Amino acid sequence: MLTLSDVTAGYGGGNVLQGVDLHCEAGTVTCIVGPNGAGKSTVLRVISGLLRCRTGTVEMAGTRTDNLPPEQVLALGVTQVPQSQALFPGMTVRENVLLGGYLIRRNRKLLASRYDAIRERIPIVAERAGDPAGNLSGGQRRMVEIARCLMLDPKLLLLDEPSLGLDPRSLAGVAALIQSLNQAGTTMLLVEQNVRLGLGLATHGVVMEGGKVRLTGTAAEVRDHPEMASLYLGGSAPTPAN
Ligand SMILES: Nc1ncnc2c1ncn2[C@@H]1O[C@H](COP(=O)(O)OP(=O)(O)OP(=O)(O)O)[C@@H](O)[C@H]1O
Repeated sequence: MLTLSDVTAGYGGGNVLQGVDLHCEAGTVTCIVGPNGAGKSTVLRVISGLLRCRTGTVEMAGTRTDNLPPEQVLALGVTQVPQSQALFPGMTVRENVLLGGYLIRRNRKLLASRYDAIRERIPIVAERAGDPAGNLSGGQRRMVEIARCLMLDPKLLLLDEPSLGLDPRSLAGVAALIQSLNQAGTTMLLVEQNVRLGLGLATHGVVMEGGKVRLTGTAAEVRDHPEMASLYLGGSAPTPAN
């Protein structure tokens, strides 16, 4: 579904990504882990078209996307849940979710049926529809951010650090939502600092370091790889999620 081939990209003089190859099959959840500054978020920016790659290619379901502006990448079905707080706090939950359907705003029937399906799937959207998003807890906000991205029925959902700033209970809710979306067929690529959580949720893992991919495999292969301890975790291998 998604293939990055030999991608280099950066922000100023130097390259942050230095020849990244990455592949995600339809129906999988791929988690990118790696130390701070490894280039994980930069990979997501390149895929969503927010940052142009300098060399290499990005292909989504057979279409080259590396030369497309972000709105065209979005129209091809790639949506991103950003790392930082992305909701408009003064707008209601319903309004925030509906904003995600901006590209289909003229098709009112489709907009309504997508919104109804999301309300069924993510109860907080129904329960707090009329409340300002600013009144929600961190975990509830993350759910609504994901809900908003679902309005375009994405082929590929990108999530940048879905666990960031969440307490354990909220984390469990967001993790369950990610798993249920995958069971329903959504392909996902996520970046996670929380290695245990990320690889626990994922079917496949990618370890990045210094702008390069160091390891790839199934999530279990990556988690149990002997290099993981020395490469990333300061000497102790991650244990399976509880
Ligand atoms: N907008 C930007 N302008 C300039 N440099 C940037 C920008 N965003 C990121 N960088 C730099 O690019 C490098 C990789 O950043 P990136 O955010 O991709 O890393 P990361 O692996 O996601 O780590 P983190 O978890 O810390 O975000 C870092 O050295 C960072 O300082």
